[in-house]
Amino acid sequence: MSKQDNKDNKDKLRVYEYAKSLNMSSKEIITILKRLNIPVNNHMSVMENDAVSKVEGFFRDIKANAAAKRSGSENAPASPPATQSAPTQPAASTQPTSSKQIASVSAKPQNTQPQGQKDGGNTLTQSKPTQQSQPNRQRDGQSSQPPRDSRNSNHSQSRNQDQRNKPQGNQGTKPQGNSNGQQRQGKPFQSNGNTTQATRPQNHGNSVPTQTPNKFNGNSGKQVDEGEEFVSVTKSTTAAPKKTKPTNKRFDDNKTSNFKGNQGGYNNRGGNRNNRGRNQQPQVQREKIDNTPKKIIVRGNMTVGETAKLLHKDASEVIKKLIFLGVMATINQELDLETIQLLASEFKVEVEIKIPVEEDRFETVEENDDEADLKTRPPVVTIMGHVDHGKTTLLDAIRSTNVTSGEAGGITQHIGAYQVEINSKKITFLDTPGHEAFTTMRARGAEVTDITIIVVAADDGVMPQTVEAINHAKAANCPIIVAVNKIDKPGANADKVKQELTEYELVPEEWGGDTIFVNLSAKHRTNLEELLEMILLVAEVNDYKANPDKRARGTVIEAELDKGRGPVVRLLVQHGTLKVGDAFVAGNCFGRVRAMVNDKGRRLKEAGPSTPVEITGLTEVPLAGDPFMGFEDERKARSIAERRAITHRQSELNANTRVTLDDLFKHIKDGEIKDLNVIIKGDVQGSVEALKGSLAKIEVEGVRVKIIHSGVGALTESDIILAAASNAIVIGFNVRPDNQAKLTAEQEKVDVRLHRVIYSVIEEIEQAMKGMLDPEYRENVIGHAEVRNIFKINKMAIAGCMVTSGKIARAAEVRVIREGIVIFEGKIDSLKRFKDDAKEVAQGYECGITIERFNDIKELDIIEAFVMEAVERK
Ligand SMILES: Nc1nc2c(ncn2[C@@H]2O[C@H](COP(=O)(O)OP(=O)(O)OP(=O)(O)O)[C@@H](O)[C@H]2O)c(=O)[nH]1
Repeated sequence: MSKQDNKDNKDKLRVYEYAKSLNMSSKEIITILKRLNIPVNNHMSVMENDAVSKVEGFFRDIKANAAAKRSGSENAPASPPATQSAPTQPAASTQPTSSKQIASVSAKPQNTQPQGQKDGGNTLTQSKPTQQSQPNRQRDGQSSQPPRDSRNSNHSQSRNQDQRNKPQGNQGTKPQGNSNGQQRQGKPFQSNGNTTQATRPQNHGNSVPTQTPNKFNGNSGKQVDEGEEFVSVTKSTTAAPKKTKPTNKRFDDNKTSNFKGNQGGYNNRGGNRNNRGRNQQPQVQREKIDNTPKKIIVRGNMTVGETAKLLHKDASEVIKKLIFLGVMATINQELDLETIQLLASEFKVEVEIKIPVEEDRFETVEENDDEADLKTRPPVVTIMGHVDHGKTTLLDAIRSTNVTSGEAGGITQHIGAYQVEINSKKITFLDTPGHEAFTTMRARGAEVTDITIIVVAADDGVMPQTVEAINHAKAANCPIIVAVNKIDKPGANADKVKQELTEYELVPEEWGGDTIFVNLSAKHRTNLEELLEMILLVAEVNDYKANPDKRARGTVIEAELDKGRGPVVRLLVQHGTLKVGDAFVAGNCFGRVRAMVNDKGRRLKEAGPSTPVEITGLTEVPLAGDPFMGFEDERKARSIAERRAITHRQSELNANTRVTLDDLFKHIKDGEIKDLNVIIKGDVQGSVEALKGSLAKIEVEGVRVKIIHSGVGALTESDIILAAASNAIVIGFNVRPDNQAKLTAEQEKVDVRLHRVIYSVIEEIEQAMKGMLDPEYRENVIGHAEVRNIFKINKMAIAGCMVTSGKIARAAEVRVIREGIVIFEGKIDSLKRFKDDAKEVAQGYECGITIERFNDIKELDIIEAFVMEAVERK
């Protein structure tokens, strides 16, 4: 996997790279992807070609909308320039720009002009006649222009204009002298769009606006004037003082000779003669105008009006922006967070989202960190594999690697996880081997592991739990490294292991695959370093990162009540930094970190991402897999923990949220399900394969059956936990769940379907997917009896049984289960208590049972009694 994967990863386009190529933030791209319903986790998510083209399509739509809008509402010439202005080169890099441009165009027609002029004319040196400020200016310009205009008019236009436009000194003022003046006049007040569109491209090209040159004769001073004009209309922020001069110049240059003598910056003063004191004041005003905030704090959805207020914009301006973003909204319409973010980014305003309500369910809060705040963190590794293949030995060997080379006095303690260091890089190992623990955590919503090591003994090969482990890792989307262990043993055959694993899509690199295999001996500590290096390689490729500079978040790995110290929690910090003294909530418990030690028993003051620590200071004992989060103070932590406990109790009372075949159709209809996850257990491999094949062929629009695990043998607790973690349905074909599995299935509300005929499995699932499941009758298991003795009377086998659960009823149907496999299903022939016939025998009593047409009963067989009951369909 290493090289290949490395290469593949390099070839892959990640969100942040894409965003960078577009000069946008990852957040913006993520927002857009989410709007387009393209699944995305974070900035590291890979963008498939399809996603890229959809995003590009999105930009195109925006552009099209913008063009349509413009051509609909304003002058025709507008749109073409806008489109031109959006460079048409590599789609990825140019489109967003164009979209931004387009979006901003609408809002800041005048703005663009001054920029263009600035560029061309070099006169306006102010750095940011920013887009945001423009609309304000424009607006303000309308209302407050008059003073300025009149001021201008004083010097330059005075007579000419006044004659023409007397009543509206402001409008008249600027344009008058110039033949193009009318055009200009019109624009600021009536058809902003036109101006913008026309001028936009020029700004970007850094060249002199094409429309305007005639007016101003390519003279830099004139351009500035032009800019001035717009600036004055829009009340540009920073450049006011500089602008005023050129304005005068322009008028001087172009028009009358009256004031020529006043050129060179004296014009303003000249103006004062007629309008004393006024020309200074407007300048001051201008400087104040752009009050667009740099950052806003958003605490939830807001209406357009509220958002506009927060952004210091007019609602109309915001609505206009929204239209260009493809959102038609009224002032009272509520905007969701994504739209608010998108909108704010259009105004170049940063958004910080703070949603206090969510704190109760803090594990669901997605924190989007800035790329710049993320730091590389150690990978978290879990070791899984078949019984006795050497998981514990490998964990111990790795741990002691570190102890011998490691820190002073460090004897590793068992705290659920430990860290080793190789090549100055750390790796965190979860200490509990086996996939059950791994999946139990997942079932509780904890995604802790980054990489899984599947240990396979080279002398034993792939065994059932190896396959389970692989499927558990795959279900969690964890990269897999295969450790072929015990290569020191005489019968070791690493190639055979590789060969066997190809069946499970784990193909070694040397055979053209992308899975890393390391041959090692945990016992003799051979090749351990290579394994660690491979882990680091996978970590490097996947670039695991977290933000250490925020409050801690993590997962409880283990917790127990220590007689001396009270509740002790071992947890893995996953984000932020946990410090001694921090208040926190873990599951439904709360506390304050009293003492914190690492896996070497060393006291720590703080622990960053991927660090396993043991802490004391809780009031109760949380559960493994519980989420953990630091809070400002203990009082808050306590109230959150209490509310969580209440919610937890309520949700336990509430109906099952897992998928069942009964409500599958509803989930499909609601668009919640696209893959129906299924786990199949069967009595023989042949029937499992046959079932898999048939299920794969089921075609129901929009949904497909995804078999996440299959195997031969009884249904175990591990199967149920995997189902719970993956929201899967379990199908037992001629097999039964063992007792623990049954209990867990009830607890976790996993839908377990037991069948004996392939056809009926297929039919049931297909009907469920189509919403046509006929649930009129449902099997209800009423009890179990264990066969303790066999008596033969006239060749007839009588099973001497103990009823171990429920009851056995004479009228019930029964099935005989041997080692988890159903070997017969039929009816009870006779049921006796001692010598008497019995109607039913309850739990804890002995009885004799004979079964119709079945004589092969054996000691330790289980007889399961069931009745078919009518069930009302939900
Ligand atoms: N020869 C040899 N024996 C090994 C090696 N690794 C482990 N063993 C032995 O294999 C046996 C099982 O090892 P464990 O580490 O307990 O295996 P496990 O997978 O943790 O087993 P469970 O905890 O029961 O699932 C022990 O007797 C180990 O000494 C190895 O590399 N070479």
